[in-house]
Amino acid sequence: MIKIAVFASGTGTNFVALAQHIKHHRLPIQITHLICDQPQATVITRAREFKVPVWVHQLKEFKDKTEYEQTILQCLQEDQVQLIVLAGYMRIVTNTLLNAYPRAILNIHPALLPAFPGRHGIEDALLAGVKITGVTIHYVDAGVDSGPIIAQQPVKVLPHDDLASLANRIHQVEHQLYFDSLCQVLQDKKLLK
Ligand SMILES: Nc1nc2c(c(=O)[nH]1)N[C@@H](CN(C=O)c1ccc(C(=O)N[C@@H](CCC(=O)O)C(=O)O)cc1)CN2
Ligand SMILES: NCC(=O)N[C@@H]1O[C@H](COP(=O)([O-])[O-])[C@@H](O)[C@H]1O
Repeated sequence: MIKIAVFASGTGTNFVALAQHIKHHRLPIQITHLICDQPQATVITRAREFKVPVWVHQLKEFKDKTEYEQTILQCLQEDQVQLIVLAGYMRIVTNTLLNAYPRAILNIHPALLPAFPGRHGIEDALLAGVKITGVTIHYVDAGVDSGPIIAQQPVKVLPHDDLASLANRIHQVEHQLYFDSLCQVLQDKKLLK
């Protein structure tokens, strides 16, 4: 069984899509924990619906981010987690986790990196007036949205688009691309046939 942990801070549609795909395809992948830094996030409810154990703690409960990530790391190591999947996790991952999981932390970003990095990729693309934006899956490194790109898929920006309509089309792409990219990474690592 391949063990992964999903980190999320918000709604959780990418968590749900990954959990549904794994279940539907009957893949030997276990989401051992949902790691969340926001006690009110709806992703927590989504995880409980899939019977995925939830670790939810705010950064301010810890002395600093190092202690916060050391506590998370202990949980992941007890679960023998092999891969970390960030799915709308709004914290910068530091060397505590990066060093423990070299080239084994994935992130999804709602823009075609290196364009529009940061927390507001969709809004920034809309405001910039680009005709094409998209989705990026990348390895996480010490920079922000600067890690090696694994996959990208373009999404057209339509003349009548507002934030909601563009975000909806981007999310639809995300929900398939992340699963396909996860499978590709696990195959490249010879963890999945
Ligand atoms: N080391 C990395 N960590 C994370 C990355 C990354 O590429 N490298 N990607 C992010 C996701 N993300 C955009 O894709 C992103 C999330 C959050 C922020 C940010 O600035 N957040 C807060 C709080 C920062 C903190 O306390 O850690 C802020 O506004 O200051 C920027 C980009 C996930 N992590
Ligand atoms: N900078 C990272 C970033 O903006 N990530 C984005 O957060 C959303 C999470 O949605 P979800 O909670 O419904 O999966 C997704 O659109 C993801 O691309």
